[in-house]
Amino acid sequence: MFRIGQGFDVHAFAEDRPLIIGGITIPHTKGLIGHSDADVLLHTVTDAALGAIGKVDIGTHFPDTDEAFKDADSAVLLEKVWGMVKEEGYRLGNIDCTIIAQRPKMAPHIGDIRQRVAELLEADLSQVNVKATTTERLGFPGREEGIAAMATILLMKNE
Ligand SMILES: Nc1ccn([C@@H]2O[C@H](COP(=O)(O)O)[C@@H](O)[C@H]2O)c(=O)n1
Ligand SMILES: C[C@@]1(CO)OP(=O)(O)OP(=O)(O)OC[C@H]1O
Repeated sequence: MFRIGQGFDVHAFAEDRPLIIGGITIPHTKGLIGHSDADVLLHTVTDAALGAIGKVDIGTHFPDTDEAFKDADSAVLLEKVWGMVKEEGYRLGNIDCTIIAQRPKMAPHIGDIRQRVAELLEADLSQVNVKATTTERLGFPGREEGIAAMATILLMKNE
């Protein structure tokens, strides 16, 4: 049995914030703002996993009106959702992620991010792909107002 899910998220840049993407803190002049640590990639992965098991989205499970999730570590939120995935009997088939950012250059960090996503999804590195693209200076990522991320996930279970 297979289930497919997709995720998409955007967070705006703000001064004096760390830039955390895929659980990795990336040196940059500014970071992303959110109710949580604003890890745009882990939110996207979380939404993709929730979509695949038909459980709506991250904001439904972890509302941004709840003080409990203020400055939350997005890795912890993903771990909770991955527990739900496993309760349904699924494991990762594969996931493909795209980070949409004009800057910073993600290439030096892609290996670490991929490793962290694989750990969180209890999967082999070969099941996880992470890539980055600019928007050729067009739109909000191009103006460096924020970063977007997208992911497609395939879950599997033996039946
Ligand atoms: N923030 C980014 C964006 C892109 N890359 C890498 O550069 C390649 C070319 O990007 P284009 O948007 O011009 O197609 C892309 O394939 C990535 O390897 C990056 O490291 N960080
Ligand atoms: C993660 C949560 C909860 O802290 O907050 P944000 O960091 O604002 O992230 P978002 O992707 O807007 O939605 C999910 C939220 O409920």
